[in-house]
Amino acid sequence: MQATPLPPSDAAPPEAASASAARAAPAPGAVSRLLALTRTRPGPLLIATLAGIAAAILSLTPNLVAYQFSLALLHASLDQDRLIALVGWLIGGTLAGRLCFLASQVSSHLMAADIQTELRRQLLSRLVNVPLGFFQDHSSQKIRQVVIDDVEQLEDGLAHLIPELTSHFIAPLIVIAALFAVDWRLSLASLSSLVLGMVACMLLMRKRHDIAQDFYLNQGKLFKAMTEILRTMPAARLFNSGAAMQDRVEEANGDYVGTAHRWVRGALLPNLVMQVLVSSPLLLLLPLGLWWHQQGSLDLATLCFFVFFTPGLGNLLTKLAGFSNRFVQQQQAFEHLDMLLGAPEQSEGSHTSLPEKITIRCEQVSFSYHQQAVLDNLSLTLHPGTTTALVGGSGSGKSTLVKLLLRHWDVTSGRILLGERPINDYTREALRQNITCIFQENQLFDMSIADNIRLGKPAATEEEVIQAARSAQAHEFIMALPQGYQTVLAQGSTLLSGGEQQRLAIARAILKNAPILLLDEATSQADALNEHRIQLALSALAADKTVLVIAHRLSSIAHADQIVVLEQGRVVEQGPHAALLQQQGRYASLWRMQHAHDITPAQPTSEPSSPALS
Ligand SMILES: Nc1ncnc2c1ncn2[C@@H]1O[C@H](COP(=O)(O)OP(=O)(O)OP(=O)(O)O)[C@@H](O)[C@H]1O
Repeated sequence: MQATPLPPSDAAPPEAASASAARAAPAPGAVSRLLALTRTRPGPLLIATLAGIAAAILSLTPNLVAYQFSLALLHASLDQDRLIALVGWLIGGTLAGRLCFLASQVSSHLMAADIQTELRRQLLSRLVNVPLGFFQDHSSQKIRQVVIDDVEQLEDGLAHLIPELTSHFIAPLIVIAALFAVDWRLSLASLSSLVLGMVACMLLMRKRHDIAQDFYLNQGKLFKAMTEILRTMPAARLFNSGAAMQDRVEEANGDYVGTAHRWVRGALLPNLVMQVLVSSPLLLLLPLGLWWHQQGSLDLATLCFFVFFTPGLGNLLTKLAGFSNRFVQQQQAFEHLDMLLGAPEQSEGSHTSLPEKITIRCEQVSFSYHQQAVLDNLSLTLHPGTTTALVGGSGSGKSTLVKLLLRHWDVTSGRILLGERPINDYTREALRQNITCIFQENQLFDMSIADNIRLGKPAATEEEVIQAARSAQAHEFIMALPQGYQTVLAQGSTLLSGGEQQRLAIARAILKNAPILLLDEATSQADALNEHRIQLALSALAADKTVLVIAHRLSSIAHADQIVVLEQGRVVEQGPHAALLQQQGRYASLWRMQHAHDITPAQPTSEPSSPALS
């Protein structure tokens, strides 16, 4: 007989899944949501449930055969034919039960796989339409956990819990009805201990819901601490803080083991009650039955019927007790799915073509990350064929402006115009085709170097790829690799230095040749010699384009057509280098600070003239 459930022994659930365990709603939420998912596939669910009910009833075959056997003994009619018939019933009933169980499982698993596939499709289509900034708020690990682990978690609910819950609920009802049809007094006697046991067990298990949540919460913390120690291992060793990290894991481990022990201890009493009352329904039934038999109001055959069937009924009922904990996990999985499915989608315009030469106008643009204001009433015009440099302290909002131009987010107020139209009027594809952005961080994919560059222009010939790589000063180091342009850049590979990775991204941008060029610290990792050469390549690329450059090193942007100084999301100064120096304001003091140690008087670098790069 199945006892009350103990903590699962499997691996830790997703970090996010467990972290919010404390907020998990009671199981009925999960039941109705699982049922809602199955609504699109009523056929397989019906087959799974009916076959499950049949399997549950047929699981009582041994009880029935034992009853018939005892009757034959009682009436001294156990001849060879009867014995063979009983064995036949036993084998046939058991086989039929297993077949029904298999049919139920096959149907429910096929249904679950279909629903999971559909759900993943929905999640991916949602991910395609959320603003790109969503991926900054939610780590790829967290998103992966939802799309893979949480959807996988629902398999238990769809393929097992829903059909089994129904069959383990309906089958006992049918058996109870049969018992009452035979003798209501014995039925009450059998059921009273079962009902008493179930109620006592439920009362004792009330607090176990909290323990289960604590268990998953601590399991999540342990998982998080382990992930963190693995992620930060190199830095932790460098700063000799490995021991502190280990202490944190030890602490999380202690909490986890503590709750696991608490769970096991808490399960002891309900188990005991279950064993005594639910598993021993004969305690009341037998004395009462024998007494009624002696009184002459009950025949022995009926008593035998109850003696053999009541334990089977207890078996069916106690299986239900094991479901509550699994529904808690289902509820958690749904909460995480809601995080993705409830993410607002970004609207998309219908215009597919941008003008050849694009003026970008930011009109009174304000933007907040959640509640934190980052850009404040910013107005700015970027003309085609010119370079605008954004400078300012860390956190002043430079990268945020670039991200608004890429529609990672939409402005909170004001508007951004590309040509005469608001940026939101264009399709995402049109924006992708017309804007190239090079960030500071690695933007390479798990494919060959040639294919990485070719992302800029999928139809590019081999010569064009090589030419772009030459312009980006990448050809030499590519050729030095054993497989040259066919070298595959595995994810997380340390094959290329930061500067080399940036040069590949620049080669891709050169190949793409889009009319808008956004450079966010694009050459920050290049060495002096390569930076100079790349600047020359980008200068050629920038001709006739609308260019926005973010730079920390002012000497590299001093030749920009206009320099915009941002402070706390506001434009505080704007103009060409010389004019800004003359103003003796914020830019001039930044310039002086950066050139305080120069021997020669501060001068902008002599080349290139455009664009100015970081
Ligand atoms: N995804 C985000 N969610 C919440 N706040 C953010 C997010 N990205 C940036 N911020 C905050 O917005 C402000 C502006 O950030 P932004 O990256 O635009 O500054 P920046 O001028 O480019 O800085 P840096 O020169 O250091 O790169 C900062 O306070 C930053 O913490």
